[in-house]
Amino acid sequence: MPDSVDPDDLLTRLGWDDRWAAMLGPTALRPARVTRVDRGLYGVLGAAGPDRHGLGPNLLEAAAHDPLDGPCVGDWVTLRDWPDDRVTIDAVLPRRTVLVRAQVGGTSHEQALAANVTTTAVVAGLDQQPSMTKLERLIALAWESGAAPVVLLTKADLARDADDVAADLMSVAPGIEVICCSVLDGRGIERVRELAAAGTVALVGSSGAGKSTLINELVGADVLATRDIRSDGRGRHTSVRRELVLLPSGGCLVDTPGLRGVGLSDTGEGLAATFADVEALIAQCRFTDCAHETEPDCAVRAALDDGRLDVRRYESWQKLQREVAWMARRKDARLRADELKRWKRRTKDQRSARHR
Ligand SMILES: Nc1nc2c(ncn2[C@@H]2O[C@H](COP(=O)(O)OP(=O)(O)OP(=O)(O)O)[C@@H](O)[C@H]2O)c(=O)[nH]1
Ligand SMILES: [Zn+2]
Repeated sequence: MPDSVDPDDLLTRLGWDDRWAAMLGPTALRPARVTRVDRGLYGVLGAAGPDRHGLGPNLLEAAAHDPLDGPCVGDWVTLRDWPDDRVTIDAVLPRRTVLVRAQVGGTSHEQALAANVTTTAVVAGLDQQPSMTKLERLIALAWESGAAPVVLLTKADLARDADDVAADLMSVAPGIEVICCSVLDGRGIERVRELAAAGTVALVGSSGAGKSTLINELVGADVLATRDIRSDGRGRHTSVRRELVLLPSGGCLVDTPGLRGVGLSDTGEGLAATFADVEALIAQCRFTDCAHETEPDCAVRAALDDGRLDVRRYESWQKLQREVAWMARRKDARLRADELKRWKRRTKDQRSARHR
């Protein structure tokens, strides 16, 4: 760290506040924020500057049991200094918000993409017609995180009708701020800067949406310069992708991997928030188990018929709804399998105890 940087000030700039301090309480452990996750090693930034550490024994065990319990980018963690000068990550402070994606394919385990995010920005490029259905899925993911969602329409300089697209989006994404931005003509950039200054903004969106370009624009030279200070020279010239970066103008930005297939969680909460209009209609159907097909007094069919509800939007809701239901069933199956494994292990232990 350059001499000019006050360590406490650095923690504050990273988002450390009285609530975090109260949660930590009096302790010899040092707080730091996770900036990067790299195969068992975690980049952290704390009062002592940037460093990389592994997990302590307790956390290692917890993370092996459930990956969600291991640190992710944006987490506040505590660092333990051992007598032999080793430093390990001791614990993850309870997350205020967390952006989770269900693993697509394979197991039904979930993956934490970013924690303690204040705003989740769903990013799509205006170099092509944005897919509303894809955006709805990402907005649902954003709602689930607990952080306020916004939509960032990048490359606005390439679309003559940028404001029309934004207006369309606002009509299907009730209550969500839509920001048109461009690194070429500069529009919208200040608004993103403002959102970041209020905490931590996570960018989610598919590959090529313009996330790294936007980050580079906002990061400027200052932060890149602080990355060069490491005595061993590592971290120099590495890209800032998939990392939490401090903005010179205040606050943090988190890049997430290009999300091609994002699974929603099985709670359906994000979905309900994204499709509040559909949910409101469903509540008006005469039957609580209405399938919205041929039932009498179906509010959904009525709205589809008179155009109050867009067919595409309804179909998008149906598709995501089925997916969430499937996730829930799959998770149930996994929990049952886990339970069975534990039970078998227990009976085996009991049996070998009896034979001793
Ligand atoms: N015209 C224009 N092009 C842009 C703008 N922002 C980004 N681009 C271009 O869009 C392309 C993709 O941008 P990236 O920033 O690499 O996209 P990304 O979302 O980080 O993609 P991944 O790294 O694959 O996740 C690049 O060729 C950028 O130059 C913009 O505001 N205007
Ligand atoms: Zn109905």
